[in-house]
Order: sequence, then structure tokens, then C-alpha cells
Amino acid sequence: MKQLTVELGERSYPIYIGDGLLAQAAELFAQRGISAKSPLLIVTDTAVGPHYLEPLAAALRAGGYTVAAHTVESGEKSKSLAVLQDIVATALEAGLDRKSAIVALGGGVVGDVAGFAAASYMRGVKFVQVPTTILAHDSAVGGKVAVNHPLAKNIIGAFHQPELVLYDTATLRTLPPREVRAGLAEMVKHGLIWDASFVAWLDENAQRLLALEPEALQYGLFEGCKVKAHVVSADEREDDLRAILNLGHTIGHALEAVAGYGELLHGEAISIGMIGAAKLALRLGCDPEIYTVTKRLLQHFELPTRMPPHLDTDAIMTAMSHDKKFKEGRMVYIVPTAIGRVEINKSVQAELVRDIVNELKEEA
Ligand SMILES: NC(=O)c1ccc[n+]([C@@H]2O[C@H](COP(=O)([O-])OP(=O)(O)OC[C@H]3O[C@@H](n4cnc5c(N)ncnc54)[C@H](O)[C@@H]3O)[C@@H](O)[C@H]2O)c1
Ligand SMILES: O=C(O)C(=O)C[C@@H](O)[C@H](O)[C@H](O)COP(=O)(O)O
Ligand SMILES: [Zn+2]
Repeated sequence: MKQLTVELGERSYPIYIGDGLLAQAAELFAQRGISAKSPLLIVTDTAVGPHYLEPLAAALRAGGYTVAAHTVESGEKSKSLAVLQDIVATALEAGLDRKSAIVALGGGVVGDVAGFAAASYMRGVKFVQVPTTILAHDSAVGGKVAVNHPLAKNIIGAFHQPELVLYDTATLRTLPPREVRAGLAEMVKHGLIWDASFVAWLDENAQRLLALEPEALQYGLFEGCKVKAHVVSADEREDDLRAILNLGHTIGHALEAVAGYGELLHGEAISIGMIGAAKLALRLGCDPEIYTVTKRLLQHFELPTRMPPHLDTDAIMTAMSHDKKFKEGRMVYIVPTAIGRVEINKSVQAELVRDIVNELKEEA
């Protein structure tokens, strides 16, 4: 088992990464002070539940926990206020009290909606992340929890850190290949924003990751989590530095919203958004190698680099204006300045972005 810590003073928490960790859930929950005197609620989805709900629930029951469960439909559309209401109803029926914990068993969708339920139920109860996708090496760490609005992604949410992240890499073996690829987009992002040597490793090990080769996977997840934990520890509430985790997201989130939260997976939208950010870097006079390496990496991972041409440019520009980085009348873009380095740029002209959005429709 590998372990690292998100350093947040008294609210610091461990991330455990290993094969078969679901079986150790009760012990690890108890170590983190999750009470066995109040019921737990596991939130999962219709694709994950059939595989992993019972093994997790059984491990927890064996350690003396009382466990209830709530299953949401698989997919981005479950990040909604309606689903949040349903989770709260199950929590009340199951008798969750202020000492209870809500456990997210699934990918980023379950993590975000269950996390927001934990942040708001009885004004906040404990939360545990049990990620089951590659993408969730990002979403399970850092405490951003949210649901979507039809006009804007993640616009109703909170910061609510988990007590622990229990990442059983054995669960990743049932991930559909498209989800494997989408998850690797956020791993590429972690390299591009922070660590040129990780970028080089990703470049060389793409096939091993796509094949879910255990050693490569654990290394990639650990390094990705390490970048994320470091940035979150430095700026938990995105006053400044944390915005770099949004590389590719300004365009990417707009694409997801305009495409109706279904056509493009989050990782796919972010892949296209990172091409957009690399194009922005080119236009701002940065080293062309940034664009070349970004595109090569994303192609290695068989991720999309071209925007679906039917998406309307005006609608995308409007959706971008709802971005949470838009403050005091200024749009903020995360722009690469070298491999493994980005800047938070507050002076990019909207017309330049519009050109890039149109170019993304033509990208090969
Ligand atoms: N909070 C954050 O910091 C943060 C960071 C990145 C992304 N996100 C959010 O995360 C979401 C995307 O997360 P995701 O890509 O994990 O999506 P997801 O949760 O929808 O999971 C992807 C798909 O795989 C299925 N699945 C999950 N685990 C599986 C498994 N082990 N075996 C078989 N099927 C499995 C799910 O049912 C779903 O169909 C987006 O909503 C994005 O906005 C949040
Ligand atoms: O944790 C962060 O900070 C991130 O930006 C991680 C992103 O990958 C993630 O998609 C996040 O949900 C985006 O947050 P938002 O604040 O832009 O909605
Ligand atoms: Zn993301």
C-alpha cells in the first residue's frame, strides 16, 4: 500500500492507494475516527454498485459499522439538485445523525454529489472518498464537491474535505476503456502543470497505463495525487495557486455544459481544453514544443483533441463567462509557459479565445 497526506493542519488526511484495500475499510475508517455508533451511508452508482457495494458494506459491517446505501444513475446527469434531495431522503430514513459519515463509492460524479450531500446534510457530516475511476485520483482529493446547473458546471457546491481517501486499485479493472482514457486526461494535466519529469514518464508509459498494468497504474496515480495534494495543501480554497488545477477546464467545462452533460466525458472535454490552452500559449509566443508535447501525449492516450464542430461558439463563450475564475470583470485562463509550468493569466482577450474555440473545431 502506498500512502500520502494532504497537509491541511488539523484537517490533514491520508490517501491510501493499493490493491484490495476495500477489505481494510473498517480498520482504516476507525483509525480516522469514523464512529461506529452512528450509521454510515454509502452512495454509489448503477455501474459501480453491482461490483463493489457489497464488498465494501460487508467489510464495514464486519468491523461493527451499520451501513445504509443509496444508488444513483451512472453518469454526469446525477450531479443535480434532484439527486442531492434523494440522497438526503435516504440519509434521513437510515437515521444518519451529525456523527455519521457519508461514503462516496464511485468516480467523480458520485464523489462530487455525495460530497455535497456530506457538506450540507445537517450542515455538514464526515465524508469518505472511495474512488473507483482513474479520473478520481483528482476528484477524490481536495474537497471540491458540487452539482451542476444546466447553465454552468459545478456551480452549486462547497469545499468539504474527506476524512480519508481509500483508493482500491483493484476496482479499476472493471472500468470501460473509454473511462480509462478519460481519467488519464487529468493525469496528463497534473504533469503539465507541475512536473516535467512526470510528463516524460507519461510519454514513455502511455501503453502500460492504457493496459492498466498494476505497477505503472499505481505509480501514475500516486504521482498525480502527489501533485494534487501539494497544490491543495498550498491553497485549499483557490485564492490563487489552486486555479492551476483548472488547466483546460475553462474551455472544457463550457463544452460539457453546451453539449448537455452527456456527449463528452469530463476527461475528454478537458483534453480538448488542454489543446485550447496550448494553442493559447502558442499565440502568446511560448515555446511551440508546449503544443507539440501536449498534443502528442493526449494522442498517446487516444483522447480527443478536436471539438465537436456542431457546438455553437457563442454558447461556449457564454458558458465560459460563468466560470468561477471569472472575477471582477476579468476572465482568467491557465496558460502553459513550459512543460510542467503554467501561469494564471488575467489578460487574455475574449476575441483570441473565440478564435481558438473556432480553431479547435478544425483541429486534426
Ligand atoms: N471535485 C473535483 O476536484 C473534481 C476533479 C475532477 C473531476 N471532477 C468531476 O468528476 C466527474 C468525472 O468523474 P469520472 O470520470 O470518475 O466519472 P464518473 O463518476 O461518471 O465515472 C465514469 C463512469 O464509469 C463508471 N464506473 C466508475 N467506476 C467504475 C468501475 N470501477 N468499474 C466500472 N464502471 C465504473 C461510472 O458509473 C460512470 O459510468 C465530473 O463530474 C467532473 O466534473 C471533480
Ligand atoms: O481541484 C481543483 O481545484 C480542480 O480544479 C480539479 C478539476 O480537475 C476539477 O474538474 C474541478 O471540479 C474543477 O473545479 P471548478 O472549481 O473549476 O468547478
Ligand atoms: Zn477536472
